[in-house]
Amino acid sequence: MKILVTGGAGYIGSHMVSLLEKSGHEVTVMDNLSNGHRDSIGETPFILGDIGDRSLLDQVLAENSFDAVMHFASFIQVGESVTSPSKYYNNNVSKTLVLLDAMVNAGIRKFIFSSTAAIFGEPIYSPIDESHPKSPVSPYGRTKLFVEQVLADYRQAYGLKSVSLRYFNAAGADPDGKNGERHHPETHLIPLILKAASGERDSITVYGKDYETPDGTCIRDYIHVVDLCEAHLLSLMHLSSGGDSAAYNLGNGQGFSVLEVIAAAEKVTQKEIRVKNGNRREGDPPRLVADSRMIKQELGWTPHYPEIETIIKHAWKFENQ
Ligand SMILES: O=c1ccn([C@@H]2O[C@H](COP(=O)(O)OP(=O)(O)O[C@H]3O[C@H](CO)[C@@H](O)[C@H](O)[C@H]3O)[C@@H](O)[C@H]2O)c(=O)[nH]1
Repeated sequence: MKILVTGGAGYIGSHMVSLLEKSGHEVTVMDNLSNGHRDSIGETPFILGDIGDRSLLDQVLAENSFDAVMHFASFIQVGESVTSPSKYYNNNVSKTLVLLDAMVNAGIRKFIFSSTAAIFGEPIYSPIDESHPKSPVSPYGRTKLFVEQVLADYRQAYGLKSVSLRYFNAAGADPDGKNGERHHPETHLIPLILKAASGERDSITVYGKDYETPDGTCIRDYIHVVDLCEAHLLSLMHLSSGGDSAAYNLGNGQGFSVLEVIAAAEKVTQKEIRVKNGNRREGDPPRLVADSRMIKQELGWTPHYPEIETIIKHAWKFENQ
C-alpha cells in the first residue's frame, strides 16, 4: 500500500516508517521538522511541509495515490498545552481538520490517528478500558478527544474510516539502537533517566513523592515503540480488509512507578543514578494503566517487548550509539 505518514520524522513516526517499509509498503513522509529529524528516515521520500498548508496537501495528494494516512504530527506536552492552549488547538485540531478535509477531497478514506491516554483524565478505575469515561483535564487531552469525535462524524458523513490508538507511555528504541527517542526539549522520563545515567545530566528529578501510590510516585504503563508501531500496522490491515472505525487503548497493562523505572534503569545500565525530589508536575494523574484486551482480541495484537528492562535496554543502546 501507499501510505502518507505525517510527522514521520519524529520519534514514533520514524519507527513507523521503518516498520512500514520492512513490511513492503511504500511510504512518503510529510514533516515540518519542528521536532523531527531528517536523518531518522534515511532515503524515504520526504516532503518538508506543514499539515496546515492545504494547497501543499492538495498538490501532494493529487500527485500520489495514497491508500491511507497515518497521522503522527502533533504537539504532545501536557504542561505546555495548559500555558499555550492556542498552539495546541491550532496544531492538533485545526490543522488535523485541514488534513482530513484534503483527504476527503482526494478520496482517501483510511486514517490511523495517534490518540492518547490523556483523553481519560483522572481515572476513576484502573486498568483503563475503552469504555472508561473520557474527561480530559488538559487542553492536550481535549485536542485528541475532539479529533476522535470529529472522526466519528467524518465516518458518518464521508465514509472516512479510522483507527484511533490511545497511547499510554511510548518508550524504548529500535532493538538495534539505531533510532530512538529524541524530543526538544526532552521532558520524557526514560530518556531523562538515561541521560542522568550517562552523565549527560547531573540527576533526575522525581516529580512528586506524595501521590496515593505504594511508593508515592506516579505509576505509568510503558509500551515499547516497536510494539506500538505493530499496532498501527494491524490497524491498517484492519481497515484495508474492510474493517470499520475503531479506537483502542494501547499499553502493557502493567504499571511502574517513577522510582521503579529508576531502579530498573540502574539495573540495566549498571550505573548509579542521582535522584532529586521535586514538586508535582501540573496535570500528572497518579496512575495510568491500560486495559488493552480489546486490541488483542479484535486485531490479534501481541506485544513483543512488554518488560520494562527490555524497553530501557533498547533505549540505553540508542543513548550510547
Ligand atoms: O523528569 C521527570 C519526567 C517525568 N517524571 C514523571 O514520570 C512519569 C512519566 O512522565 P513522562 O515521560 O513525561 O510521560 P507522561 O507525562 O506520562 O506523558 C505521556 O502521556 C502524555 C499524555 O498522557 C503524552 O503527552 C506524553 O507524550 C506521554 O509520554 C510522570 O509521572 C512524570 O511526573 C518525573 O518524575 N521526572
